[in-house]
Amino acid sequence: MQVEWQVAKTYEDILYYKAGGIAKIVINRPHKRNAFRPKTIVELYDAFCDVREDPKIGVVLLTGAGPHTDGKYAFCSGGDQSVRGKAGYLDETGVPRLNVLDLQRLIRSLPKVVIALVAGYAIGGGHVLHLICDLTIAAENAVFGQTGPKVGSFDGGFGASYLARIVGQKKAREIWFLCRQYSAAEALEMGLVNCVVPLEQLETEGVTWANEVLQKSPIAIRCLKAAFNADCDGQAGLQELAGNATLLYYMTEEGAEGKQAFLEKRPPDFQQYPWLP
Ligand SMILES: CC(C)(COP(=O)(O)OP(=O)(O)OC[C@H]1O[C@@H](n2cnc3c(N)ncnc32)[C@H](O)[C@@H]1OP(=O)(O)O)[C@@H](O)C(=O)NCCC(=O)NCCSC(=O)c1cc(O)c2ccccc2c1O
Repeated sequence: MQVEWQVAKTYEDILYYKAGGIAKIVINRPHKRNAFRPKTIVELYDAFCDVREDPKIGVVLLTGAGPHTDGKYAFCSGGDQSVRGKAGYLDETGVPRLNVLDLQRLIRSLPKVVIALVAGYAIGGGHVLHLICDLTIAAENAVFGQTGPKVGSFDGGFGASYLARIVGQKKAREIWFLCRQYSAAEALEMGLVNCVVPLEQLETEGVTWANEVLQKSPIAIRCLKAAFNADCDGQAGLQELAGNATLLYYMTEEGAEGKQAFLEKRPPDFQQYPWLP
């Protein structure tokens, strides 16, 4: 399926396109296996905010640019170790940041479907990024793994606990404690990805899945995403789910009556609305 991607905004470290109801965000640092620096995350955050605000967009494809000149592919290899300082990854002004955590929360709470398209390495913080996405489609050459304990880091948030929800406690501990790399087939076997396709079909498959989602009810999808999140996200998850309930309530005549009565300086008349079983 050929898609006519239109550039949505120009950045330094990422590419951002839209076509129909789909957005495509590409981490574009192939010389670093698409490792992210603070600037990359600021740009990703900005693009995801744009997606959130665009009512025409229902699905985001998140992927990595490639191949690099050596022929290798990467989704993302995590934090750029060359700018890692004493308290995080240094931005252009020298301030240390772990701002990928902000991006993780934004992707998770985005009321739209995010699909990771993984070709090559999804390693370290890059592995956590695909994990956070709602769905993952892997190319046959995809390689998954955590490196934290090998490179002096760890993601004890979603990177550990949500991973365990997906692959189980034993497997999650193996992934973090041994820092091995896993093939696309192994990732499929452990439920870490939704499907595996030949590399040349990766984007087409992503677009097919996106178009299938786009045929569905936006409110049903956003409430389901919030409900899946609420299972793991504590008070923040409840806030997200309850926010959707409020949104739906505002859309009813019953909800609007309260506001209207206030504006008209009269008592509200809720008598016409039933106490349903
Ligand atoms: C990804 C690899 C397994 C690929 O191996 P390969 O042999 O194919 O390639 P090279 O190793 O030769 O890499 C080519 C080229 O890219 C550079 N590069 C690759 N990854 C990175 C990186 N992460 N940072 C900087 N540069 C990178 C590499 O140096 C080469 O450059 P040359 O100039 O020499 O050509 C392998 O590359 C690999 O294992 N990479 C490191 C993966 C890694 O350890 N990532 C960091 C984990 S920690 C993390 O991501 C992290 C980030 C956060 O923001 C957090 C926030 C909060 C909590 C935790 C966090 C966290 O853990």
